[in-house]
Amino acid sequence: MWRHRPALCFLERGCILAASKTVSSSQVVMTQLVLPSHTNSLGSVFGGTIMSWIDICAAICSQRHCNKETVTASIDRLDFVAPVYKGWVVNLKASVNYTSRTSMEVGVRVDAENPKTGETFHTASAYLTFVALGSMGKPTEVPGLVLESDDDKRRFEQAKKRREIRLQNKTR
Ligand SMILES: CCCCCCCCCCCCCCCC(=O)SCCNC(=O)CCNC(=O)[C@H](O)C(C)(C)COP(=O)(O)OP(=O)(O)OC[C@H]1O[C@@H](n2cnc3c(N)ncnc32)[C@H](O)[C@@H]1OP(=O)(O)O
Repeated sequence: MWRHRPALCFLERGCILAASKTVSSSQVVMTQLVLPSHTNSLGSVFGGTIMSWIDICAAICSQRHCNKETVTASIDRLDFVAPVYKGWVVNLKASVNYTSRTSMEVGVRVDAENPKTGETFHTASAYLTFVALGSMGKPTEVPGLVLESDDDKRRFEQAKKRREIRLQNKTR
């Protein structure tokens, strides 16, 4: 089978990582219906429920990128921009923004949809770091990223800066 060479491979510290993959090859789109059990006494979704959906959506994305088990190492600041109510639909989209040796930053955008009006709006966004685990349960190398679009390149550069800040602020 003929394969064209990746347009661009961004690798950190000159490390050659095997079989770089495109951002689009691991993107995840996940849809949830807000049930009564997801809501608080105000009728809006618990923040923790949305956090759980974000974690699962991002975990699937990270595992799809590296075809290994991954664990959540950290979740950056998460702002809830607008409430989401019972009966509404929540759409989550996850993409790998950045990879380094054993870790990946995954960005998740959460949009809510009011099924009665068809109106959709941004409700939350988050950046999560996942670490791939090898057979001994230790961190193991992940494939690099092939950056195809201008958005891929912009997100990669922004994620690189966030990683530096994140590691400076790490508690241990
Ligand atoms: C096979 C396909 C199946 C597909 C099927 C799909 C099904 C999909 C099901 C969903 C499945 C749900 C999965 C949910 C995911 C959890 O809920 S996991 C549970 C919550 N998380 C945990 O329990 C993690 C606990 N922490 C740990 O195990 C360790 O601290 C870690 C994260 C593995 C790191 O270990 P460590 O010894 O500190 O490793 P170290 O070598 O120092 O660092 C390794 C990398 O981690 C980075 N790192 C370490 N700490 C941090 C931090 N705080 N912040 C950022 N980066 C960090 C380092 O920078 C380094 O990155 P690189 O420079 O190598 O890229």
